[in-house]
Amino acid sequence: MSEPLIELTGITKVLKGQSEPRTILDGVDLTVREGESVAVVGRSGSGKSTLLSVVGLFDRPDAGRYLLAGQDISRLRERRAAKLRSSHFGFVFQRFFLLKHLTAAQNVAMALVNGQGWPRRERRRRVLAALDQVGIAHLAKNRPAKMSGGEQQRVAIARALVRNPRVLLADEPTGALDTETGTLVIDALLGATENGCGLILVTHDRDHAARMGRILDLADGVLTERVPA
Ligand SMILES: Nc1ncnc2c1ncn2[C@@H]1O[C@H](COP(=O)(O)OP(=O)(O)OP(=O)(O)O)[C@@H](O)[C@H]1O
Repeated sequence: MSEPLIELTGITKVLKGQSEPRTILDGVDLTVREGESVAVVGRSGSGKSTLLSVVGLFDRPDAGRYLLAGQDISRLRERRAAKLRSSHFGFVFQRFFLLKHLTAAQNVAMALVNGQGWPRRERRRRVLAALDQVGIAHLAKNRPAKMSGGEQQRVAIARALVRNPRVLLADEPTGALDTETGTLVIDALLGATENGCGLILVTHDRDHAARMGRILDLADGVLTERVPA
């Protein structure tokens, strides 16, 4: 069996605002292996984005154990978390967050700016390979305004893939797209798993969830695996 990339055990997250503390994640267990795709579904406000934030090291759990590629990272300083975030994770959101004045290739190259130290030619090769992987290498020189929503989201996926992440975290990546375009975006995300990348997809779309290897339901802070029909 392939190696576990993410192993969460008993992850708990409590929101302490002005009112009563609220438990958003209540002892969540989750394992995602290399090349595995997992859908997380649940009603609005059930904590799906919070779970992705914890997995992607934007947020810390209040309790529980987190192993990343076998390494215990339950307690981390922010500097180390930031390093692991950029070396291990790719993020895709509902909004594409592309820079309007840059071409598709330049937007993807932005993800390589921070200290990778590769020669220009190598950066170019990687950017084009990432665009090719999501089927839009021919749009490398186009600016976002000239692209459809689905094409723009695929640029965002290429930007997430260009650093060869171990895990892709996608939060409602098809939320702003029609069904047909959304399908192409899911194709692109699933394509990444063929190279061993793990994928966690938060979605409200049943058809997209059904294409993942497993479906997990988040309700009242508890994550349960849906048994295939
Ligand atoms: N920083 C915060 N401060 C206060 N409440 C928050 C904060 N972040 C999240 N919440 C609350 O925690 C709960 C879980 O939010 P989260 O965004 O994780 O849910 P979700 O399942 O992703 O929802 P949606 O499907 O609508 O995106 C919600 O009730 C939300 O209002």
